[in-house]
Amino acid sequence: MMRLYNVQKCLRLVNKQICNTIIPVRLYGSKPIDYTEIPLERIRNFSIIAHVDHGKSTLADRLLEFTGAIKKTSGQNQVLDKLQVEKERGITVKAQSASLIYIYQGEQYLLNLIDTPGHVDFSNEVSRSLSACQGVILLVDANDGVQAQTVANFYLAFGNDLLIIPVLNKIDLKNADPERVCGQLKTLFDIDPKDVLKISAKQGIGIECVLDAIIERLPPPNAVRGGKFRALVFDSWYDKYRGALSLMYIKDGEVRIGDSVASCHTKKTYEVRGLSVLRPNEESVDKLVAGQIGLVGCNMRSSQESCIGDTLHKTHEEVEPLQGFKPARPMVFAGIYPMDQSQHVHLRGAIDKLVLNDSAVTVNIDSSPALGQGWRLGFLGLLHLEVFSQRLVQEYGADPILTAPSVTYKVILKPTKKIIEDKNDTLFVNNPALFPDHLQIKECHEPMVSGTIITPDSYLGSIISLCMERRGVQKSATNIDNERVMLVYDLPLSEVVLDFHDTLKTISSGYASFDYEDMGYQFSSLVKMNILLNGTAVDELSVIMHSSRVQTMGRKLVLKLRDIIPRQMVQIAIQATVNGKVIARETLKAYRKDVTAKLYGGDVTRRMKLLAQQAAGKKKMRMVANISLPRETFIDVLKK
Ligand SMILES: Nc1nc2c(ncn2[C@@H]2O[C@H](COP(=O)(O)OP(=O)(O)OP(=O)(O)O)[C@@H](O)[C@H]2O)c(=O)[nH]1
Repeated sequence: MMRLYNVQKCLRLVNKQICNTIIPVRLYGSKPIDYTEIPLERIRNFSIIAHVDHGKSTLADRLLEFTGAIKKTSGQNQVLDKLQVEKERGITVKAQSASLIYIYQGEQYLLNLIDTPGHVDFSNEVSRSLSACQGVILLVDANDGVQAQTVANFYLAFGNDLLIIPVLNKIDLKNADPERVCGQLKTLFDIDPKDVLKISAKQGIGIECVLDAIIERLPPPNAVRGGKFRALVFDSWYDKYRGALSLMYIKDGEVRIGDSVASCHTKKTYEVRGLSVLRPNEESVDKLVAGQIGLVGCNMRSSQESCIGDTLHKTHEEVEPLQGFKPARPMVFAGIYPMDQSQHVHLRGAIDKLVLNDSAVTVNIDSSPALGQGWRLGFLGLLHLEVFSQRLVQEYGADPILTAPSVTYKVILKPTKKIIEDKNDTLFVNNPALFPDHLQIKECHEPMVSGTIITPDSYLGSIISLCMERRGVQKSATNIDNERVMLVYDLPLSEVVLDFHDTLKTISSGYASFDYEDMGYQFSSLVKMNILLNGTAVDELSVIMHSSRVQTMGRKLVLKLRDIIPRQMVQIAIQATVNGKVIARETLKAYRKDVTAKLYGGDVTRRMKLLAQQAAGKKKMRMVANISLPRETFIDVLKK
């Protein structure tokens, strides 16, 4: 009955066309609120999950405005997207939280909202956020309908036993077709159309129904106020003055400033220096109690100290650690090096701090003869890698070099005396330079994913060709309504990480959506292609690939290198080899460059200046096999 009432109430609001009216702003900022006074039954922790661009951040803005956490803004959007990269790219990459106060039937409720990213590369942010929630708003664009990420997010929430409030957004759009999308929700997830709320986040239609549904349909947190203090750390970031700050969900008990707390993971103890709730800006409090989400600062100095998924407890109390979450498994690896070795320390500091805020990134020390000392970082996807490097530049002023992204291959070695003794014949290789010689290899396996594509049927032909070209195997094709099809393909991860998503968007004019999940390893015929310059192999330029790609890739690589390596005093033979056999070859002719040749007479200082510029340029070069390679060569080749 209650659900029906909600739908009807929503529709009534729409019918009255309140779209152009101003949302009532309920400001509670004037009187300080004691959050600890709010009983558990009147707390709701929820998250908004959706496909990318379906309007999560816009809905979060409206909820903040409606509950008076922020003033109604004229056009200023995405209050929770705080990072510069989020604003520039218009996407959410970090989950953010906000505590809202909402008056429902005369009672004060505390709603803790966690805004999550929609892009597939940041799905670990979604799953972490869900661990602090009891329910989710599953937002679907009423025009685009169900997309690949909607399916993935639904199953993520469903698998975590969370209650789901289905909400159709953008009903104000001319082409919105709520009935069709409700039909899709019914076909795919068996969601009763009666339970679906219909809103426009942009125009503020139906926002109150969403808030009411959160209170009516979601349960309060399953927490114990009087128990021993236990809190789950589900996010952390670095503050210049206060060190690592941890965002935590207080499962049981309470914590006050001055308390001594310990980490179940590192066993270290800390004094609580500061506590705050996010509204969405920090608001200091003296104490946090079970059911709440809040920020704790206890002078943690390094990224290793604040572990996502860790349980904090009071030092003198013994507690059972809360269930953490599966650590995200990096899918794409790339080497990262300072532009100049003098910047090594600065880059190390920047990576350390950023990793604290992005726990999905893995860091290992690496070195290369051409690029010097650096690190090998693991990311969840290519966008994740791009965003990470953009944040390094924007937030920490670092200017690193990134090498080609690669995935982790599994190599089974032929038995030798040592291997039999060690009882370990398996190698995991994500750096082509470390790929063993073909004579030592028994067999190779590559990581596979199960990819879901949702597309209008008019693009089906070209999408199927793309998947076949990328060595995909079709598993199923389901009609989700009269025009849309859901395809499921098994695909090698290496074929997906680079540009699959972009190509898919291009061939489907942006209408197809894609999501993938890990499927483990599968046998594959892999080889390492070496690049030789005048007979010397350059490790940084080697690539691991499927044997069917050898001819085309070999040709492409040597041609590209011929174009980007500057001519030198000697002739250079550029060769691509596989298992000792030359696959492709190009020759770069010798050339002597005199930068001052064109200067006749004139001021001697001009001549000196040009020679100095040339010398500075040479410094940036790397000597490989007596050939100077500019650093850019490595990056340009690897960019594809
Ligand atoms: N017409 C219309 N546009 C909307 C509505 N809600 C959001 N939008 C627009 O949709 C676009 C995407 O909105 P966001 O709120 O950034 O979407 P998001 O889901 O948070 O995106 P990510 O954070 O990148 O996953 C923006 O241009 C919004 O202005 C709506 O109700 N109606």
